Amino acid sequence: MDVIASCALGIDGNSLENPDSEYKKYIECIVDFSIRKGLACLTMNFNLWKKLDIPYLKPIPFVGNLKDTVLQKTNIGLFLKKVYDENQDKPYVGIFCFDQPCLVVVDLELVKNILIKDSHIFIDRVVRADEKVDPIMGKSLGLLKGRRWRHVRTKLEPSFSAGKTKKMFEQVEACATQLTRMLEETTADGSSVLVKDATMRYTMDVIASCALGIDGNSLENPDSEYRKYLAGIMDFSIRKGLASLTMFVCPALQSFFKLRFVEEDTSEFLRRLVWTTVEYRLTHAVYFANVTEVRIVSPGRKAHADQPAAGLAQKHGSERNDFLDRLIELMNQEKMDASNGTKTTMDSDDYVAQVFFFLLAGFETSSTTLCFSLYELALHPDIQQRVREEIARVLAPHQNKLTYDNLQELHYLDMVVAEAQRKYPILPFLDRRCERDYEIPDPHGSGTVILPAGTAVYIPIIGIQNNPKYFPNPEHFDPERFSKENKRNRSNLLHIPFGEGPRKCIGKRFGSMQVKTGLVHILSKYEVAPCKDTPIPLILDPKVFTLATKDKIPMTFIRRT
Ligand code: HEM
Repeated sequence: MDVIASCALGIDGNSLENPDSEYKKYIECIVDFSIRKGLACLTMNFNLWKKLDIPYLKPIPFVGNLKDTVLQKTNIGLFLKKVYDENQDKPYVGIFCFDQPCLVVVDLELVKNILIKDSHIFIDRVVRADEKVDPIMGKSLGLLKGRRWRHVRTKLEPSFSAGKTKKMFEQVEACATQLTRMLEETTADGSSVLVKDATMRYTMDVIASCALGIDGNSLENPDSEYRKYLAGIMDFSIRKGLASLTMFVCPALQSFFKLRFVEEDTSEFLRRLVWTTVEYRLTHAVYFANVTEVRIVSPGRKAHADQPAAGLAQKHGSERNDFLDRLIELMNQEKMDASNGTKTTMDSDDYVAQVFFFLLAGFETSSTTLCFSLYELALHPDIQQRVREEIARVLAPHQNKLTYDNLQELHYLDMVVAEAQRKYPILPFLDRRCERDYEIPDPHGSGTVILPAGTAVYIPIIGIQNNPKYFPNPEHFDPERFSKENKRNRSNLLHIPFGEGPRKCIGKRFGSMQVKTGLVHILSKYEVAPCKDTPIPLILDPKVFTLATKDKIPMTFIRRT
């Protein structure tokens, strides 16, 4: 105490000589964490909604309103749906995620303002990972903030254009062919298929091929190293469940408890995977007509010498056109900017982080969408048959060959996938943080209130898409809801499984392509049906922040002749 008094304040604290000094009394009082003081600290923000006269759920210390979510009795998406369902008479409702005040939006006009009209004020997500604790997650596009996000998004956007997506179709189709080959082997002795497992292996291989140009080999070899690490990312232990919950609702706790979403061995594996592939491409240099040199420094590895590539590129003259090509272009451009004196922001982990996020966002979302679609088709054989007839009709003039262009003509299939995504939005809520004070309509309709800068807002997609006011009998699976006419007669914001506004899913086109390609291949060869072990209804996993089932969903696949 005396050292601090002397060095911080230049005073003689005098506590050694006089145990009753005034200084000692006050310092002891500050550090005396009585239960009362601890509670006051944890509940400090609990009066915000009351002060603003905004309706709110009564919180309890430490967890706020997240008791059931922290105890992993429900997941955050289903909790937000409950709040949304129970507050239909209000435009929004305040909740507390731990001690943080957050707003759950109910009114559709406000949803539109947040996601589109005033998106410049709500450009950041709440979700955040401490870059020191979890660099690969923290630096990924999905979690980047402000200017850093805009910089990376602008550079990566062209990789997801219709033209670039079309160029990747062949790779996706090759994986779909491999998927049906794997199904053939599994079902040869009459065994049922674990659908969640099969669709995951398919989308993992697609994304390995299209993000990194490698053969993930998880369809043929379920024990491949690639599959082990990637499956591990979405394998939710209790600790991982807590890491993802705090990442979404209270990032400060994640830093404090050093909770990581991507474990260190997985981070190392990803670094090795990315840099070995980049190195291979540069030393073989078949791909980059416009890349002249790249210097890569991966943590834990020695720096590679700058490698001239242009000459060889001319020699071979081909491009692979996958996401890694775009990242290498970005690296090169950053390097040129740096040599021109422009400040650059990306380090080696920034590139690994983007690949990681494509893998994460690309395989889990698409495999689960494919899995839920197959599940509903199995329960609705009439709808399944109609999809199959459409596939046969559209493919017939093309020697039964699926192409990127005729995939776009499968309108009924599109309606089926849209309905599966309505009922089961894989990311059940959107999160945004307001950058500055923001005026919203008063909850009682009499004026406006100011939402303080930094407040988190949640848009419960799953609540909106399962609201009987917008989709009567929401539990019922009915693709007709997505007929042209029905779509014309309602707001686009009632169906947002890929999000909306400038921060919407960058991989929407690619994700839809891989889901539909998988479905066409499966349904052309198999009739899918529930078996005795198929869970009806599905039980959702409370530990996972996405919408995922606890079971692997066994189903029967009957080979069509
Ligand atoms: C059926 C498949 C998919 C679904 C349902 C889906 C859904 C979503 C949703 C809901 C968001 C948040 C949007 C928002 O906040 O408004 C998102 C963001 C994102 N998705 Fe997807 N996604 C899918 C496939 C993919 C694929 C295949 C990729 C990449 C290869 C991808 C990459 C991303 C990225 C990078 C973001 C963050 C964008 C940003 O913050 O700028 N997604 N996705």
